Amino acid sequence: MTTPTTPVVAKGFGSGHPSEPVVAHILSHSGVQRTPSPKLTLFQKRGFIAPDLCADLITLIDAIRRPSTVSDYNGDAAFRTSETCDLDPAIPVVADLERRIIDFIGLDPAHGEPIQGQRYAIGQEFKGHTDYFEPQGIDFHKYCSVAGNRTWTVMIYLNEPEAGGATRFKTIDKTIQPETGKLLSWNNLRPDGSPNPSTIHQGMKVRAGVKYVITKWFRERPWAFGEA
Ligand SMILES: O=C(O)CCC(=O)C(=O)O
Ligand SMILES: [Fe+2]
Repeated sequence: MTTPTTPVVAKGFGSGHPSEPVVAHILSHSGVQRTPSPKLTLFQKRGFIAPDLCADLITLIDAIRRPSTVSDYNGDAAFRTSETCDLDPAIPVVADLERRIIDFIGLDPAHGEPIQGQRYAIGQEFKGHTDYFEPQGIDFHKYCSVAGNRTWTVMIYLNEPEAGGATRFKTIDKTIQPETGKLLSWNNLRPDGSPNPSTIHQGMKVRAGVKYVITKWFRERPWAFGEA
């Protein structure tokens, strides 16, 4: 007997821009908290995924992690010291996660990059950055010529390091603590569709333990596999 799978159903909000229907859809879920700020559209949902799914994802990340990279290299080799990996959507737990994220955010799955896993050991961090690519940056064409820039970010903490590892949005003075299964999501664009510099954020240094997260980014246009 085969296990029935729930198909991924697009809610029809495309790339996530304009954002009003996306915001309304996200707020229709129970337990969603919106950070009050005129500068940035940021949501959190605690317990978005169960601890056993988090544990399965950690096992996958540990099996295939590699050093992280950055775009528009700024000469700071310590800018992003974590490890990263692409999670294969053919793996059932990844497919399950994918479906939950799409249900949550309502964007067209065709606009999504493959889900990535990130792992930070003690002392590792990701300094202040934006998830969108700088339109004036040297790497813009390389990363954005086909699918366009990033629109929305979804990030989920898979565990709680013993110390450190918070995510900080300095422009709104907001620091979010890792919590197993907690989702963060924000719009990287302003209402006019231009990149929003107030989305600058950092993954702070892990001081004790290890930190695991997954990230999923959506694009202005459909994602072509192998682009980045
Ligand atoms: O690990 C974090 O808290 C932030 C991760 C992040 O910003 C990213 O991967 O783009
Ligand atoms: Fe980021």
